[in-house]
Amino acid sequence: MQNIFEMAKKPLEQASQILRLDQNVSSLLAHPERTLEVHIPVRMDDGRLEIFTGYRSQHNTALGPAKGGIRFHPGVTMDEVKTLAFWMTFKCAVLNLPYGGGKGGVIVDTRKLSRSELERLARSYMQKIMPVIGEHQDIPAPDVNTDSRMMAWMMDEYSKYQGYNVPGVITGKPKTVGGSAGRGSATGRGVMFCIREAFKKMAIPMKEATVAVQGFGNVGGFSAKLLFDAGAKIVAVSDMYGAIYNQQGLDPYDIERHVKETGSVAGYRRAETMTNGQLLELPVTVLVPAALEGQITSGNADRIQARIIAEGANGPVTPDADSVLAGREIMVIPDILANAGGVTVSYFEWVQNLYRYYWTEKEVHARQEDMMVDAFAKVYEAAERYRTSLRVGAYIVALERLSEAMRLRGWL
Ligand SMILES: NC(=O)C1=CN([C@@H]2O[C@H](COP(=O)(O)OP(=O)(O)OC[C@H]3O[C@@H](n4cnc5c(N)ncnc54)[C@H](O)[C@@H]3O)[C@@H](O)[C@H]2O)C=CC1
Ligand SMILES: O=C(O)CCC(=O)C(=O)O
Repeated sequence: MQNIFEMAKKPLEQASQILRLDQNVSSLLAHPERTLEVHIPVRMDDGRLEIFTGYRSQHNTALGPAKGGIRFHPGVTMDEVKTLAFWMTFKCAVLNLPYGGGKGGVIVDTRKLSRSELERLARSYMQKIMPVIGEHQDIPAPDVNTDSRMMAWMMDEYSKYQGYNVPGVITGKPKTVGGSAGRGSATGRGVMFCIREAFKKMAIPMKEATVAVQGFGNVGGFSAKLLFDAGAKIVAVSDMYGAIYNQQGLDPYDIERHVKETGSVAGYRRAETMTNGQLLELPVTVLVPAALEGQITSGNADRIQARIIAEGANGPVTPDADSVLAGREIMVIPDILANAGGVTVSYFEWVQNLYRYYWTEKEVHARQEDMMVDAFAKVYEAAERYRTSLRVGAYIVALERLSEAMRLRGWL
């Protein structure tokens, strides 16, 4: 199988060719500026010392400080973190945010750690990456298996070393310690806005739409709830333990209660059971893959029956699958647009932290909606103008900004 970072560069190459950009642009963007590997000693509850491995990658900072989440997962690799940082560069540029791309990760199965072991790991990871982090240098945020509580620990650890409170060093914090209203639901809300805009283009009424969501964490859970609130019928959801399906429709709020009690969507009584693979192939209006990379590949792309795929996750559709889906006229709303709501509200959080002046939830939602509707329109227009996919359209929008910034700064 092709290396994930090599695969991720494909739309960059396609967009560069369409724009006839100087080869130096894609050469510069083909490598991260910096990738740090750290080894993190953590004292476990039984007295043992365990050494965890982690990374922080800063892909490109032409438009501003690096920005991107931190993932805690057993499958984390340096290549994965570099790829996730690469996607952040383009995502921030599509939304016209004053940021570059960054991402972090730690190889760990968080289910095997106690609460205090997890806290010690989060704090020690922050200590190790501290030399390259800062509110004007690189600003982390949550990603898979990291949450607002862990952002608070890491902000506290960083602030302790500076000797004063630095809320703007990390986003996705709880509100009491400088988090923004609306950050928790922001990524799912952005997924919903993009689907709504796509429906307008395709004349699909929200009330007639059926939706399947893979992954019921932060992104999948809020995507399902907000699409349900907007009137769509959620027919299937899943998590790492399995998928549930009901043709008559599911109530994601009731499923959330079940997940809080049992730890999984599996076993929910008002639904049939299916596999994650079957969920991806359901005949629905919209499929929202909101778990991990590489879910829709050349192995199953010809069996996908959704009219639209909205990439809640980063990289759920491989480039090979993209070609198959394009041939079958299935619209793919690319990750760097569809899931950009999270970093957009992270940007709002950072601005509020720097000013120490906080906005209402209503203001956050309205500003997020404006920025995402505008980004969707620009990407759609670029895709139409160059007769290409929304993914390549999004890379075109991003590359126009990135190449201009790199040229003006004298990097090219
Ligand atoms: N949290 C955020 O604000 C953002 C997250 N993303 C991306 O969205 C995706 C999900 O992230 P979060 O929701 O934050 O993570 P999370 O940790 O809150 O939830 C992940 C969900 O995916 C499920 N899952 C894991 N492996 C699975 C598998 N093999 N099959 C089916 N389900 C599986 C988990 O059980 C869980 O329900 C990731 O690709 C992440 O990079 C993108 C933008 C922002
Ligand atoms: O909120 C952020 O800063 C970054 C979120 C993130 O990691 C992502 O968009 O993939």
